[in-house]
Amino acid sequence: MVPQQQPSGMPFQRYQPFPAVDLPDRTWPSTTITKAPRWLSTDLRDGNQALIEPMDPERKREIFDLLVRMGYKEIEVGFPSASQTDFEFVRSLIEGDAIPDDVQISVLTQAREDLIERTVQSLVGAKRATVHLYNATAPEFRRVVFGVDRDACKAIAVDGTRHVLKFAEEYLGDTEYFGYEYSPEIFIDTELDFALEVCEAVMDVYRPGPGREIILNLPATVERATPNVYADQIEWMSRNLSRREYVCLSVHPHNDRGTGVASAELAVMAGADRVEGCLFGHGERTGNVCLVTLGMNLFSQGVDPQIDFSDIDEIRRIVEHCTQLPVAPRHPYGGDLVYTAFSGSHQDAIKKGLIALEREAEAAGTPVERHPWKVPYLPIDPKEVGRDYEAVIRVNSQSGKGGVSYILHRDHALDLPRRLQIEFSHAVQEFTDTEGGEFAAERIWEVFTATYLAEDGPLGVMAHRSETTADGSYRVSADVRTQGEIREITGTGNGPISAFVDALAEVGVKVRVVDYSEHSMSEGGDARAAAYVEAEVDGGRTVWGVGINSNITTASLKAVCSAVNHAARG
Ligand SMILES: CC(=O)SCCNC(=O)CCNC(=O)[C@H](O)C(C)(C)COP(=O)(O)OP(=O)(O)OC[C@H]1O[C@@H](n2cnc3c(N)ncnc32)[C@H](O)[C@@H]1OP(=O)(O)O
Ligand SMILES: CC(C)C(=O)C(=O)O
Repeated sequence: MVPQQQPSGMPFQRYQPFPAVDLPDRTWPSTTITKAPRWLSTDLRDGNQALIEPMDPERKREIFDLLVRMGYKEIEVGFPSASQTDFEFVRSLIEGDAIPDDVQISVLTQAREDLIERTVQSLVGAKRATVHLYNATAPEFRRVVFGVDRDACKAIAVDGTRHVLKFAEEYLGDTEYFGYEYSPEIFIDTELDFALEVCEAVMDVYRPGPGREIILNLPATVERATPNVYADQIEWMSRNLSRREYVCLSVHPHNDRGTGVASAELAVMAGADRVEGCLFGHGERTGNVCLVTLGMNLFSQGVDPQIDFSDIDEIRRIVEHCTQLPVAPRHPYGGDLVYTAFSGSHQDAIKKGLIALEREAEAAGTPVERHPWKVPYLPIDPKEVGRDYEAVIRVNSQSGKGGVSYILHRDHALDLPRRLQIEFSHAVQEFTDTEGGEFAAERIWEVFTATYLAEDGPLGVMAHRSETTADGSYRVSADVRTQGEIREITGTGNGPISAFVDALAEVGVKVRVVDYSEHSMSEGGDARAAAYVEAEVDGGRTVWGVGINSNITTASLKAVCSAVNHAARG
């Protein structure tokens, strides 16, 4: 019988399920995202207001410049009425001519006249700027925080909009493009009909029309529902808003349930035109939605995110430096470990996938970095974000032959035969089991060298000469080092290996070759070759030997000696 789960004893009864939206003819589930939404980075505002240590002006500037370099065109740069530091930062961007002509900065304010005036004043001289006004509209906030009814709540938004327009006219005559954004904060908890009523009232004041867009931003201020509920809410708003063609419908998901990314994606499917978030999901509590994940998710579906993530480690370095918060090692696309496979079967599949990709690209005549990406376990080519395969396959006690042989192939151009891969991975496993932790590529090579390539075993080949005899067979004479002395031995066979094996009988070494393979390790005049010999030595169990040399015959004879030495070591 299946074991029965038991009641947790936790007071789950204190919480209520989030109500579903009555939208039986919803269309978002069958839509596909085919282009990037407009992005707004709120790293310098929502991200910053959630930091243990808010950014100083230098760090803010570093983030601003990073966002511009990456391609963000809408950047919320602060809450100027909150502090002199925030105000001065906005001034420094404008006065320091730091804002490219095609970047729209925006600033957030509460719907309070004095704060709005101060906010608008911070923008004097900006070529393009957006004022973003918010007030909470959800029932709990109306009741507890503001102590207002619906009409009074709507009036806060309407009056705030009027004040924005008044102060914009007063202070921003030189601004070439003035934008306005309104957020019914806690939209997710606001009754849909009321959210619509407030947005319509705000639009009645702002009067959007041709060349006069309004951004209506519908935040999941605290994520409380499954992403499909948010998508229904967005589709409902998108369908019911008047003047929709002049509305930029924006979403602002947070990640309290860990589904911020899904919420944003479903909201875009449901009609959102714009997404607000932060790099690596910084922001209040569990963070704003992560712009890196959203952008790279699009990329991985063949959609241009219109943001450059090609140096993800540099982006991460700057964000970590400025926020003083680490990016988790498994954070999508940017974490340290996300392009790394430790487990054996994953490594095996990745290795085969990479080899197949190279083969298919060659056959198609396309450079491998342009060939359609299809590699098991890796949703994108790590190289697209500046990562290398070096990090992809790493070895620990969970690893198998695939990972180990991949590293030998990658670092040393060795293509081990399958049974040698198995033999060697057991050798590595002994070390990983006893040493624990990760087994670095250098350690793998050390163990490989000690097992197969060390020249200090009981048998070594110093020189050899070979000739073909009159009957077509092969004769090899070799100077071998055995039991501390150099002996010349001679043998015949149908090739250099069998002749050498025959010769070894002279010094009492009995070898039966079971398998043999070889390959060149590089191209050109100084090319080296690797030879692999599987052999039974003195009637014992079969073991592998490896030889590497610029001369393929030398490599083969060394491989035989390697097998003998390997067997002697046991
Ligand atoms: C979800 C979000 O991220 S929203 C952005 C949140 N970010 C911030 O608040 C950071 C910046 N804010 C601040 O530094 C401060 O709030 C300041 C400086 C702007 C204002 O400070 P204070 O004047 O001391 O007000 P305080 O912060 O306590 O705000 C609460 C008051 O504003 C009112 N208020 C809060 N939000 C809003 C709003 N959006 N519109 C109008 N009034 C509001 C509250 O009802 C309360 O009024 P009361 O004092 O009459 O009860
Ligand atoms: C001001 C709004 C957009 C906000 O930050 C939120 O609701 O999370």
